Amino acid sequence: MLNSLNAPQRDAVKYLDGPLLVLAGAGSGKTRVITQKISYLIDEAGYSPKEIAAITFTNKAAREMQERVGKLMVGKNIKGLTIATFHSLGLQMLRAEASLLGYKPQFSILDSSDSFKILADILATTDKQLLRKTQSQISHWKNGFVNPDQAKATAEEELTHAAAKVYQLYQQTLKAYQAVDFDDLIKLPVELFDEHEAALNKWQRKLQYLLIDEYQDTNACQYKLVKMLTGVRGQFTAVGDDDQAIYGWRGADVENLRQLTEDFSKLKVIKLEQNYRSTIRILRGANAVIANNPKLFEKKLWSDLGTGDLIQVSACMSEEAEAESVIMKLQAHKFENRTKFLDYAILYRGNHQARIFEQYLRNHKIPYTISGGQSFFDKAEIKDLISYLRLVANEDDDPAFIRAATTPKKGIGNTTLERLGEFASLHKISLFAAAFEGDFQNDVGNKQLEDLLNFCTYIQKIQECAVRDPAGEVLNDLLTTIQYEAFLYDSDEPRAAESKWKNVLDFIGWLTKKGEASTEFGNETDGKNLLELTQMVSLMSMLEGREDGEPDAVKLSTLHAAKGLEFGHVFLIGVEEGILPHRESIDLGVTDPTKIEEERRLMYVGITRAQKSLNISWCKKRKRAGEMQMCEPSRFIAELPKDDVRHFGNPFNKDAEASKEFGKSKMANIRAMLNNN
Ligand SMILES: Nc1ncnc2c1ncn2[C@@H]1O[C@H](COP(=O)(O)OP(=O)(O)OP(=O)(O)O)[C@@H](O)[C@H]1O
Ligand SMILES: [Mg+2]
Repeated sequence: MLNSLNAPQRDAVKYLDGPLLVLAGAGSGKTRVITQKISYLIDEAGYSPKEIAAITFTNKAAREMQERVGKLMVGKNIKGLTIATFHSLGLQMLRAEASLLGYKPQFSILDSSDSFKILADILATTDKQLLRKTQSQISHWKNGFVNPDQAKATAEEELTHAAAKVYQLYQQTLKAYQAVDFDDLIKLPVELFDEHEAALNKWQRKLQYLLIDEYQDTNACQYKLVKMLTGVRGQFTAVGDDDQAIYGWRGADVENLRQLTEDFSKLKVIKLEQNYRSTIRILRGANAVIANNPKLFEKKLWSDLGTGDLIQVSACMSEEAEAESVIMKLQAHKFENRTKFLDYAILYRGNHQARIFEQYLRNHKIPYTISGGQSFFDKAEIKDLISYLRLVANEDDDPAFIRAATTPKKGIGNTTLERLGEFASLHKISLFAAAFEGDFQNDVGNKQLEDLLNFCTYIQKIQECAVRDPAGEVLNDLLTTIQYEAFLYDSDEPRAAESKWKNVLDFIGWLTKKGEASTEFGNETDGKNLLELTQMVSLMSMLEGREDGEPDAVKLSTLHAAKGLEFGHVFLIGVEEGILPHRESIDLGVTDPTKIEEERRLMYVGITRAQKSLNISWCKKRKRAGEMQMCEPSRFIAELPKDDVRHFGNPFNKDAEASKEFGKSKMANIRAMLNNN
């Protein structure tokens, strides 16, 4: 098995004498070391699968690793093996130990839009910019393992101090809701282990060996968790590349790499130097760009996959021209090389850049998948509606209870919910059940109780209707009663509200159509179908975004989401000043050069995704805020080695138009070819 590894990779897999850091550039087989090591630990080193946890950066990476390990260990028992993100590992721990922190095991997890709403309530504002700023400040504190008191104590500016106060209220609200947010999934386990040694010992015994991929992007809180779990034994393997640290803006700190060497005096460092992914030219391009950043660690990277094609850099007249040219090149390349669509990726800095490419891909009937796009079921208005359905189906669903009880507002305030939450967790019952308990009822004001009971009895009423009446009728009645349309128009600009309302109607249309379809099959009443449908919808919303099997489609992805992946042929688009590097980092870069450095690492990540060919493009003109503006090529383009690059539509000489004409005739040829095929 170890034959498929080179010598240092093999050393890394076999090393079990203490903490290990594999520090190496892109495509050098770091992730491969992790998968092979999992199988080595089980097969050769006598670990039981349930004693091992491998931590990846995204759910997708976790799924991919599960697949790879599954293939390596066919026919063997790997039950209990944990391959997860930091967040899902944290969730697992929190579920098991919730009571120690005063939570019930079925606590709810709020997503970013839920916590946005809570903040809007606390701050009593609709100022989105302020809310976003506060949200990211709180997230920053949490990721840095700073609690509200510490935040208050260290805040120097008045604004930060105000945010710290909001942070405190926010935490109290979450606790009252028996809910945690995304950052809590890491922060709370650390707090738990800080306070409860027995729990820590239990998890240390349970997880005997830890493997961590993409270590450069861990934040302070995640690092603390690793340190706690591995304890003095320090049995772990971390792999990472400081040149690919691209989550500084989210609180990740590449200093954690250096910190490892200080915190673990016995840390062994293994470097990998051979790149198995890219051609020599692509690698030279990547190395040349990243050489402009100050070095944290000395690294070398070489490849013997041949010189390969020149890196192509195209200057395009406009976004439309860029999209057209990328798609023409892609089709021609695919035709000539007999490749598949899934061999191609179009990568970009920001999500908004995808839109025009989606249009052109659709026009040309080219299949594509897009990463990180928002799923229909993730939209706030759909989640609102689903929360009612979930509550109707199962009144003990507390997260649904909270969402439905507070959206739209029905006079049920935080204090009431807080009391309800406390009472429910004390008596280990659901929020819904707690509302009907005499002891709780005696404890709240008459008006508050009335509003709460109105809501609960209304839910009971729909529960009855749902068994009796047609699904469509029940839903329409629900929307009217809660005045959802008016709520949308009250809380948003008319255009946004209109499109949200349309989504709601689409959703109901879709649901009731399904409902009718299923009555044809069974003899159930329509009402019963609503409950069935609700379960189906909840399941769908959980499954959405799962990519089962790899369809033959061009991949559209942000650079951030493309981390760790590889593609035969990569188109890096919109490589302009103001996009990559991002405008904000250019502005801040005047005083803080690390901002530009992070953008450069992003460029490095982009280049190193490519195996065989790399096309970089930029636009000379681009519409911004409705106005046409002139653009400059990214400074990173100039950093590419001259000998490895071929420029098209050269911005520095005037025959760009001629090359465009040339492009047109070539396109016509290709179209003819494709049509004949
Ligand atoms: N010893 C090896 N022999 C052949 N192929 C290898 C070897 N090691 C790694 N590879 C292949 O090289 C490619 C890159 O490997 P991998 O994704 O593990 O690199 P990485 O260091 O994790 O990259 P990144 O920094 O982008 O995450 C993969 O296709 C992998 O299968
Ligand atoms: Mg990797």
